[in-house]
Amino acid sequence: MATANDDGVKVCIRARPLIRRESGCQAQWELDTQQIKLISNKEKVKSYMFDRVYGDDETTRDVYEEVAEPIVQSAMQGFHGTIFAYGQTSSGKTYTMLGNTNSPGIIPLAVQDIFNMIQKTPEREFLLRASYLEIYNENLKDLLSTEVTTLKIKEDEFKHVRVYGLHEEMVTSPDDVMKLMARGEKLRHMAATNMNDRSSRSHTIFKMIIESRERVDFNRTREVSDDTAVKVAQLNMVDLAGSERASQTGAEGQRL
Ligand SMILES: Nc1ncnc2c1ncn2[C@@H]1O[C@H](COP(=O)(O)OP(=O)(O)OP(=O)(O)O)[C@@H](O)[C@H]1O
Repeated sequence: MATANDDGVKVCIRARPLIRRESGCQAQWELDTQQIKLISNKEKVKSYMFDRVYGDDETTRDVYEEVAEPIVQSAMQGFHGTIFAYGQTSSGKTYTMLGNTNSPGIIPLAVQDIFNMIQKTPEREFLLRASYLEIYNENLKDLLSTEVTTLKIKEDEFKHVRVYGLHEEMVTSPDDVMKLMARGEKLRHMAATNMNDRSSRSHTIFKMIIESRERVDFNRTREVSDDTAVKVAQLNMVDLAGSERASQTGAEGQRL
């Protein structure tokens, strides 16, 4: 997983337990909190360093609290942030980002946290919007719209990459957001001829746009400060296609 924060980009590795079809396999690595040692013929041949290495006994919540929460907190302060999962098919990207009923992923944990933080910040009023985009076979699809149009992606005059025509919906509770995501997932699956295949060959970007300003009537005695300005940040939460399949998404050149 790679995340952007004040210090730049953080790269963390998450190891998952072996799954059923891997039973009988022996782990070919040793994990330390910041290091992976690849073992070959019982000799330690190569080691790689990362900002953090999560073992298979660590939970998504552990990953969230250490890696994602600071990014969510800074998005609440008006700084853009991106959290994305990268790895080959079946490495655990969707498990980590979306999760399941037993183990909520980083996206639902972030959403819950955003609303908790709003409750603890009565002096500011917030406006939240969400969008859900899929990139598959060279096409950008709006997962919150039933229209079949393909969206256009372009750089604007400030060199920001923009997806034109992407639907943004206002959300006012964690439940609202989860319903939106479920709607998007349904649309994604409806479009799939082979659901698993598509899910491992498409990228999805779930974006929360967090806008806030100081409440004018909250503390009239305070001097007007910079905090009265509107703060807007985008929080991108990305579940990439299996890394070995990137070529099959049809994305090339700039789009890739
Ligand atoms: N940390 C974990 N603990 C337990 N099970 C896990 C963990 N991570 C992944 N799994 C399981 O491993 C399998 C593959 O995970 P997942 O579907 O998230 O992979 P993926 O990287 O999203 O694959 P794809 O690129 O094909 O979409 C799933 O059955 C999932 O439940």
